[in-house]
Amino acid sequence: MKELQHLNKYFYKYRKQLTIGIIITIIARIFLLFTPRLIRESIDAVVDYEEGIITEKSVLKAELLENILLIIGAAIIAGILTFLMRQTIINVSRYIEFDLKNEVYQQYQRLSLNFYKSNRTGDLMNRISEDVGKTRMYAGPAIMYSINTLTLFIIALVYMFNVAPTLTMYTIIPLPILSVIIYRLSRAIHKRSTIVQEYLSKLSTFTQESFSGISVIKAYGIENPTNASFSVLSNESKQKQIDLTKVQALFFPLMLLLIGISNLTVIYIGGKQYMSGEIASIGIIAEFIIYVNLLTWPVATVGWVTSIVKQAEASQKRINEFLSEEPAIQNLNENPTPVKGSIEFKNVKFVYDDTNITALNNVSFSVNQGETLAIIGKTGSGKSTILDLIGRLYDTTSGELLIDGRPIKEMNLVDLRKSIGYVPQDAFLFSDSIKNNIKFGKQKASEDEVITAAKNAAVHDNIVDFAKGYETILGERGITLSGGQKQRVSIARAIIKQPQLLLFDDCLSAVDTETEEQILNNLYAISQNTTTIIVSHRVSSAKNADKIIVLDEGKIIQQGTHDSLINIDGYYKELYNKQLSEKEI
Ligand SMILES: Nc1ncnc2c1ncn2[C@@H]1O[C@H](COP(=O)(O)OP(=O)(O)OP(=O)(O)O)[C@@H](O)[C@H]1O
Repeated sequence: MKELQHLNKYFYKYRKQLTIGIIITIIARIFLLFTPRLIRESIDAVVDYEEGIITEKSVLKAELLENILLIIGAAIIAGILTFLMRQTIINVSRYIEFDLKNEVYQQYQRLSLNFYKSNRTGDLMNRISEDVGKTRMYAGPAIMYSINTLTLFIIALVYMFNVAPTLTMYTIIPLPILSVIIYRLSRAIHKRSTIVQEYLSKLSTFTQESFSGISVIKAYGIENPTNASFSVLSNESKQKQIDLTKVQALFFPLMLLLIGISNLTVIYIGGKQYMSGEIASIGIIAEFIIYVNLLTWPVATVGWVTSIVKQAEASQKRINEFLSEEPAIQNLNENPTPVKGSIEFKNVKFVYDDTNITALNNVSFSVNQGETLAIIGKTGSGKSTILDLIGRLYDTTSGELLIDGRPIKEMNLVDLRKSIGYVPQDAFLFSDSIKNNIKFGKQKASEDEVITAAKNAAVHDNIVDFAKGYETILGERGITLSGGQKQRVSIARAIIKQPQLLLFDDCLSAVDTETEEQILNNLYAISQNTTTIIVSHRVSSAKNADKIIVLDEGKIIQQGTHDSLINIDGYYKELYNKQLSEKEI
């Protein structure tokens, strides 16, 4: 139960609704328990009439009518109160579920990239959906059924002991056995349904992957083998479902068996006691049969509730693990530190924790505010890592990274990120309109600003060619942009922000050199005061930069301007000559 204590703050938050819910539950049970007594009184009245104790038929009729009306009244009130009980307690569990989901989601947003790399997306999704769902079962149904059972049991036992103590003892003996059996059954059901869930997620991962890779499947003509793999998986899944249904099917017959045994006990023992005069009337037997039926379900829920609480605890433990995680990158300065735009790397070394790869080694360079730096190098040479360090997605392993002459860790993290317009290597666009995708960089941007940004990114003409223009929806529900179009929308998103630092991670690779030139010229015009870093494999992207650095295996092997570098033997000159000759071809 220790893990579930995390939810206490929410119980406290909703204490008013919970208290009302508990009071309603207790009153509802009191009304429900009027019925057995009224039935006993009605049967006894009939017996009294038969035996001549009541002589007038009209008296019997009046008493029966009164009891019937009372039973109907009690049932209606108990029904209304039960409805209100669910409306309060179950609603509270939904509020708690909502709060907990938000708490987990906000924590996910706080956590750094490292966290996402060391945890699988499926796991993140599961904790926010399935685990929170299981925890809700504790916050709502488990609490509601526990209060229900407890009140029903206490009130019924008081009534029953008052009427026939020995018969009560015999009646309640099978109930704990029932509870244990249901607990075991619930555990078995849980085990099997976990396996079923695993198979369902395997199936959905498989189908999702085959839909995403449908063009590869078709191009290679491997529809049949894919179908066969799907069949195998879905067959296994079906078998697991059947296994689950088998134990689930045991639930109700078992309940009926135990209710039957309890009923027989009441009739047998009650009958004997009536004959020996231990109980006053035959109506008591009827009353007890109703008690047994009323008590069986709540007692069965004790087993069920125990298993719910156990599952909720396991789920909450998994949720707490993530909630207690501290972001690797912390904002160490709450005071504003507006960024002007100069960057300096001093002997920077960076090693990726998970792979132990030294991505940067002894890297030193500087860029002044408003300058453009181009980074050239083979794949895996550490270019993207430099951009990640500037955005403080990671902290350097050693050496110093200064922004405006100040260690990056001393900059306010929010101000730093606000000052950056980043275009990643793989342009990521949301399933939303093109306009909103561009406005993502500046939520309050006007229509004109969006258009200007798109023009500067040389994508405006493509956008207006779509029937719905800027309102065109992208992604699964909409159209698919070409690689180059995606990159340019992504560039528009970065420049609309008018950031102090523009970081382009090889984001012109899918556009032709002419468009590249156009974008770079536009950039030059609009970003006079913006420090720009362009990572690229192409000399054409780098040639106009104020400074160029060439990386190889995490080290700077060349540094200078285009004009100086093409005159020195080395990687840059080779690349230049190679790309020049490709152009001529
Ligand atoms: N998230 C990561 N976790 C672990 N290792 C990484 C990670 N990202 C990159 N690396 C490793 O660090 C090295 C530098 O990678 P980086 O992405 O900075 O290179 P790059 O020059 O940008 O390459 P490319 O031109 O292919 O994008 C590579 O060896 C890569 O395998």
